[in-house]
Formats: sequence, structure tokens, C-alpha cells
Amino acid sequence: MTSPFNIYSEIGSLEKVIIHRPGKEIENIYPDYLEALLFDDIPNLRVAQKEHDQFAKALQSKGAEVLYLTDLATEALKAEETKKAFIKDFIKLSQLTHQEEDKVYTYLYEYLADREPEELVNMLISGIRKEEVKVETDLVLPGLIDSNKPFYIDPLPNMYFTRDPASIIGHGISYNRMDHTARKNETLFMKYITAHHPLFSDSDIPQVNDDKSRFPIEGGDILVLSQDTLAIGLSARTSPEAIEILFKKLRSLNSPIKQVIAVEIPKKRAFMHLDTVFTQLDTNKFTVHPAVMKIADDMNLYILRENSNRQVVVERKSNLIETLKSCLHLNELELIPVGDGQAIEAAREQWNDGSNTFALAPGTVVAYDRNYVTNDTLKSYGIDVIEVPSSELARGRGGPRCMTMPISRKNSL
Ligand SMILES: NC(=[NH2+])NCCC[C@H](N)C(=O)O
Repeated sequence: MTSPFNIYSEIGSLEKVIIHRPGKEIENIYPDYLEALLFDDIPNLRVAQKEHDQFAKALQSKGAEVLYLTDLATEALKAEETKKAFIKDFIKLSQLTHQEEDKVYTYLYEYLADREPEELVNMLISGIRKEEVKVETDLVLPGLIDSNKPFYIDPLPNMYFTRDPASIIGHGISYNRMDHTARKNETLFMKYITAHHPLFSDSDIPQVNDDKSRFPIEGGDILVLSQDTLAIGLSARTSPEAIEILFKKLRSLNSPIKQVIAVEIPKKRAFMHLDTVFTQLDTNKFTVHPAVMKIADDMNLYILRENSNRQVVVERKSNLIETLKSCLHLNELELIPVGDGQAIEAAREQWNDGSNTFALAPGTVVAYDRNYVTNDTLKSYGIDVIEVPSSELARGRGGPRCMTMPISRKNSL
């Protein structure tokens, strides 16, 4: 069967998208581990869920089908052997660092193995608190595990940023090797979903990257700009090695992707992924952070292509607008600055993901309502902005694009 995936642009009319409604994992974020869990504050779960439900409605408003990751995972783990294999892989990936790992492993495995898939999926995303596992006094487990940590299995609070752990490129999928331990287990869900959910399991899906790689790459850095061009952020989270390996793999699979523009961005938290400073709104319109805009004619851009001997050749460029125009065959291109280009507004609104818009169709995007300066600017450029509330969702430092994993878009623009 042909691939169920079809992503050849950032803006083609959205057909199907995978999201995750934040759950108990958010309430398992606790102050000592905020930084390790990549959050700046603890969102109010009930409000975050309401906001997320409105976000889902906004995605559906133009006809897209919204699929929930937990539903897909629950169905994917229906078969007993699959469920058991998943538990084993999950425990192995979790940070159980004690030397006598085997005992910990066995104990947790037994605790989890009898659960129904739905409960299991929710438990593993939420994290497993030490107190919820009844440990008999003669068991060795309590002494084996780092006693300062209140969890046997850490929560996955970043799960609602479905953009990052796996990415659809054309008909294929990249299982991303996440840069931080806190996010490594997220990719496993996507691997099991694609391998075992009936929507995907009978299909022939090209795998364009393996999360077992040593070199990190995250979905927030990967932008599919056209049928033959990707832009990938060379960022705090994505390595040059991973970009080249991905490109070579695409070429070896004869993908229509013929060029990758590696875009170097500052390696700091506010700019963690390319999509936090640069997203596409329409065929020839992008939002961009003014700090990037300022240096738009003096950037480090590397275009990877193949020569006639099928070797990778890299061309260096420095002008963002000219490079995009030539790679995308556009005569005109507008970069629209976040925060109307004003320093404080831009910094504030970019921090709250003002440039992390998500396109439902060319010229129609979902954006956080709090970033009103940016949104007004986008409207003045003729963009239809569907605004969603974001008081709590934004605390995870991700916006509408981060919260989506589009799996199918119409090709015609
Ligand atoms: N595509 C994105 N920009 N994702 C944002 C992810 C935010 C998340 N807290 C992290 O640090 O990983």
C-alpha cells in the first residue's frame, strides 16, 4: 500500500494532523526539575486542556482531521506481544541508571504488563511516581533507585509538542533523535504507532532517519518548503551531521527532495528551533524574528545538493531572501517581522511563540492570541489569522506549529 503520509509543503491545505491533549504529565512537572523537563513554569492543567481543545477546534475549522496521539498509541498496542515489546523498549530507554538495572526493569515491567493499552499509554506519558507503586518492605527496588527523584519513570510534559519527535517529509518519516533526555521516549510512541496502527502498518513508509543515531535532530527545525526543498535549522538541538545524514538518506531513497537549506540560528533557548524564529504563512510570506531579519543578508546558509556523481556538494550563501527566492523559484518574497519589528514587542512576542504560526492553508494560519502586535501585522499583510488562547500552553515554550504533527496536506497551493 502506498504511504499514508503526504507533506510537500508547510502551507498546503491541511488534511490530517496528530496532536496530544496535555494530561497528568503536566501536573508531574515539579519545581526542582523544571529546567531538565524543558519548562519555564508549571501550566495550570485544566486551563491548558481548555486552551488545547480550542486549538483542536481551530485546526478542524477548515476541514482537517485531527488525530490524537493517545488514541493512536492505544490502538497500536492492542496486540499483547506489541504491548509487551513497547513496555520493554520504554523501560530500557528510561533513565534507570542503577547498575543493578535488571531488578528495576523486572519490577516495573511486571507493574505495567497487566494494564490495558489505554491505561498503559496514559501512565507512561504521565510518569510513574514512586508512591503509586506499592513496594513491599522486603523488596529491593526502593534502595536501587536514585532516592531524590520522586519518579520511577519521568513524566513526558513536552508530549503536546508533537512536532518534534518525528517528522513527515514527503511520503516518508524521520524518527528524530531528540537532543534532551527528557524527550527521548516521545519518539518511541511514533515508532510503535507507525509500525502497528492499522492506518499505517500495512503501508510502505520510507524511513528517512533513525532515532538511534548519535546526532540530534528535532522536528521544530525541519521545514518542508516545497516538493524539492527543505530548510533545516542548524540550532541548539539539530547537528550538522544529522542534517547531512538525513539528506543522504533522502537521496538514497530517490526522494523528490533535491536540496536542503541548512539555516544557522543562534544557539540559545529563546531560539531553540528554526520554527521559533521563522515560519511560512503563504507561498511568498514568512514571519521572522527581527534579530534574524537584521542579519538576513549576512547569515550562514548552506545549501546541500547532489552532483552528477551523487556526491553531496555544499554551496554557502548569506542572503536569506535571495536564497529562498532562488530555491523556491519565487519572484517576490516578504519576510514579516514579529512584534512589528519593534525590539521589546518582538522579543516578548517571540518568547511567547509569536512567529510559531501553523498554516491550515496558504494565507490562513493559527496563532496565539496573546501576540496581538504580531497578529495585527500579519493581518495587515492579508493573512487570515485564527487566534487561540495561550495563557497556559505557552509556558512550555512552544506555539501552534510545535503542537502539530501534520501527516497529510494537499499538494496544490
Ligand atoms: N517545535 C518547537 N519549537 N518545539 C518547542 C518545544 C518546547 C519544549 N519545551 C522543548 O524545549 O523541547
